[in-house]
Amino acid sequence: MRQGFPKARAGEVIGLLGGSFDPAHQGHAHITREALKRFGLDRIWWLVSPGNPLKPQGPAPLDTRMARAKAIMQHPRVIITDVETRLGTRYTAATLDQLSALYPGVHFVWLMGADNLAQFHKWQRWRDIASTTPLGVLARPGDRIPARMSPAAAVFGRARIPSRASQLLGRAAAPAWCFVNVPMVEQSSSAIRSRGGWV
Ligand SMILES: Nc1ncnc2c1ncn2[C@@H]1O[C@H](COP(=O)(O)OP(=O)(O)OP(=O)(O)O)[C@@H](O)[C@H]1O
Ligand SMILES: O=C(O)c1ccc[n+]([C@@H]2O[C@H](COP(=O)([O-])O)[C@@H](O)[C@H]2O)c1
Repeated sequence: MRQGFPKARAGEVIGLLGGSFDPAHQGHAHITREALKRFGLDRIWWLVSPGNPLKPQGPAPLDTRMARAKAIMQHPRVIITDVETRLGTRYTAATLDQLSALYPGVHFVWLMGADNLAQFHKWQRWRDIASTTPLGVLARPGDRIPARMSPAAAVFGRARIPSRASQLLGRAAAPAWCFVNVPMVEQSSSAIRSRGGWV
């Protein structure tokens, strides 16, 4: 494996939580622990993004965000990584294409908060992403209903796994997605930034 890339064995199920993490907070740590419990995952990688292609303003420097993410999330089954910067990708579809080629036999699951499912139809090649990668969606304050009513939820309605069967998601064949109504933590990076508690 190339230097700086996390290790993974064929057959492992790895959840990918992509994010700006600008900064990382307890909401991220909480959904990570819930996703490990609920979706039949072996590990989770936090993909600290070079920058969300839909956000006009760039985030804080990568090293600063990586250091904060590592301080917030310390768990034996979670890895914090800057692989998207190493791969030169910022669109999720391109990241997933490259990771699938680099890690043959590894099952990747894309994780997101409910706010991202509500916006998912604006992502580049979103139908390809949902057709090739199982999606695990976690409740977020204020976004449960918009997510379940979203264009992506409608287009892939038949591929939905009920939350009582969420453990099947990790090894499900795409398209497959599951929304879990976990206890919620009301934290966001934008609230932290607006309080001036970050770089
Ligand atoms: N409190 C939370 N509950 C559920 N999901 C969350 C929460 N905070 C972040 N997420 C999810 O984590 C992923 C990364 O989020 P991100 O780094 O953008 O943080 P954020 O708090 O949403 O940032 P911002 O407020 O700047 O939009 C996204 O899929 C997002 O939906
Ligand atoms: O690929 C896209 O078009 C796309 C559009 C918006 C967001 N994303 C990804 O979604 C993840 C969450 O982004 P953010 O900024 O809400 O933390 C992060 O990995 C982004 O790269 C991806």
